[in-house]
This record gives sequence, structure tokens and C-alpha cells, in this order.
Amino acid sequence: MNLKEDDELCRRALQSGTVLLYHKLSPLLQRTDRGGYKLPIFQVSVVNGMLEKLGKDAEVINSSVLVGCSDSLLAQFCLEVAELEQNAVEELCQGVFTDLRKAFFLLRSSEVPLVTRGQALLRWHQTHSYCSATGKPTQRNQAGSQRVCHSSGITYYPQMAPVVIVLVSDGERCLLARQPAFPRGMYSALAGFCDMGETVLETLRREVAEEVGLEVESAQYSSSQHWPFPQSSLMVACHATVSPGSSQINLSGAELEDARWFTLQEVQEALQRNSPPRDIKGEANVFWVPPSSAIANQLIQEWANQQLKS
Ligand SMILES: NC(=O)c1ccc[n+]([C@@H]2O[C@H](COP(=O)([O-])OP(=O)(O)OC[C@H]3O[C@@H](n4cnc5c(N)ncnc54)[C@H](O)[C@@H]3O)[C@@H](O)[C@H]2O)c1
Ligand SMILES: [Mg+2]
Repeated sequence: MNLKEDDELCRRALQSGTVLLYHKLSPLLQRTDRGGYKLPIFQVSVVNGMLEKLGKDAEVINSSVLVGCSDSLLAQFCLEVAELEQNAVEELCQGVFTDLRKAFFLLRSSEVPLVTRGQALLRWHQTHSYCSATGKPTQRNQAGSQRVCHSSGITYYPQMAPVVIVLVSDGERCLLARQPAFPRGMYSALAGFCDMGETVLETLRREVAEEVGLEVESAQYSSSQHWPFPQSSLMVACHATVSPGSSQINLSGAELEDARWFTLQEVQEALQRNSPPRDIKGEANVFWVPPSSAIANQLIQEWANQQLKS
């Protein structure tokens, strides 16, 4: 917290901190010896060395934004290097700037929260460099935890839009749906943004009614997750039930391409597949679910475990 409030302290923490690199909001990933990918976290001295080799001003490092703190209490920052030549940075850092949606599938689940938080903060700075009341430029603090318009006195803080994601069950099966933009064969839980003033339960009931025409009987909170797409959301994940006698799906609106009830066996098979399945090429509609780093996966897993117990 002190690092957010105290510019000088934050500046000093940066000198001994670590940095994640992004190019146009795509994080830098490195190949591992086992053919997978990892998220490299660089010492600031390494990034300074890279800037020097590229003939860039050492001041660039001060535009880093504080993302968090490691287990060993080292401050962690993220840095947008869009002004540097992408290939040159990739070569010097032995990595590849990778679209975040792809990185989601490539990284370990434990690496995902940090990389998404970094991108969300960098994106927020890029889209809040002017005051929406005066049109004048805003100034960030050293941590990048706020921006101030000195003309209007307004302080802006990074924001998230609340979204409810809900796995609906009729006791025997669970309901999964797909949007046209989803990768082929992937089905996920229903989701929707909270309207202004709504409670989580009100959003949940409305979204289920709007998207699949079902009336929720009961609902229960599960967990939450920050989600970087399309801007920054706080996903509030819930389980819900509908009465088995009223489980007729009625797709409405253009948002969903399909919604179906899936049996426990179908869901178990999908959970065991890679996300996305490697054998998908050429095959029609292999059913699969979002990767374990997505909270939808966690809801589906919890539902399957619950079904196995009962
Ligand atoms: N983490 C996961 O496992 C997971 C799974 C499913 C969906 N999601 C995410 O949940 C979010 C919401 O799902 P959805 O697309 O079905 O929502 P939705 O059903 O509310 O429909 C999206 C539409 O809502 C409108 N909207 C209202 N408020 C908005 C806001 N603050 N930002 C953007 N659009 C807004 C837009 O017209 C948009 O097209 C998406 O970002 C999606 O990526 C995450
Ligand atoms: Mg939706």
C-alpha cells in the first residue's frame, strides 16, 4: 500500500524490483526446455541493460506500473515497450510478445493472474491519459495506481466492470453455451455484465432469463476472478439451479449461437481434453471447455465433483 501512496519509496522499490514486458499490450513469453511457455520476470538491471543496448533513455524504466509483490516481497512492475523495436527486444530478451488470449492457453494457471493484471493496468493508463471532464492530460503517480487531472482536481483509479458468470444445473445436467466468436467446439458457462445498480443475484437471474429463457430457482456464490477481456472485469462466479420440469432452453438475442444441456459424462470427457484439443484439426465439433485458468473451468469442475459425490 505504501508503494502506491509514496512516489519516492516506489521509485526506490523499482530500482531493486522485477519487471514484466509488454509490446502493444502483448506480454513477452519465453519457451521452456520442455517445449512449453513461461512468463519471464526480469530484474530491473536486466531491463536497464536492454535499454542501454538499444540506445534508449534509462528514464523509460520509470514508466513501469506497479503490479504487485512477489512471495519474497520484491515489488513487481509491468512495462509497455511499444516504442522499442519489437524484434530487437524479443532477441535481447529471448522471448516472443504473444497475444494475451493465446498466452492464456500457453501459460500455467498460476502465471495467469499476474500477466492479466499487468495488461489491464497498462491498458487502463493508455485509455485514461486525458480527463473526461476537462479534456486536459492526466498525470500518473509513480506506482501508476491513479491518475490526476490538476485542472479539475479529479482523481481516476483503475476500474473493473462486474460480470456474473453462472453454471446452471437441472440436478442431472449442466447448461453450457457458445458465442459465435468462441473457438470451434468450445462451450462455456453463461455470463453477463451487471447493469448499473443491480445486485449479483439480480444480474444472474436476468442474464439466465435473457440468454436462455430459464427461471433460476436457487443460486450460490462460488468464487471470483479478474478477467482482462474486453477491458477489465471482475467475474463473480456462481452455481444456479432450475427446476428439472422447466429446463426447456429458449435461445434469445444474437449473443449465443448455441446452448445445450450436457451430462456428467460429457463434461468429464471435456475436462480431460486439452484446451483447445490437439486433435481438433479437421474434426467436426469436438466439445471442449475453457482452460483451467478461466473461472468457467473451475465452475464446471466443481459441478462435476458435486455430481460425483451425490
Ligand atoms: N473467465 C471466464 O471463464 C469467462 C467465461 C465466459 C465469459 N467471460 C467474460 O465475461 C464477459 C461478459 O460476458 P458476455 O459477453 O456474455 O456479457 P453480456 O451477456 O452482458 O453481453 C455482452 C454485451 O453487453 C454489453 N455491455 C454492457 N456493459 C458492458 C461493459 N461494461 N463492457 C462491455 N460490454 C458491456 C455490450 O453490448 C456487450 O456486447 C466477457 O468479457 C467474457 O469474455 C469470461
Ligand atoms: Mg452473455
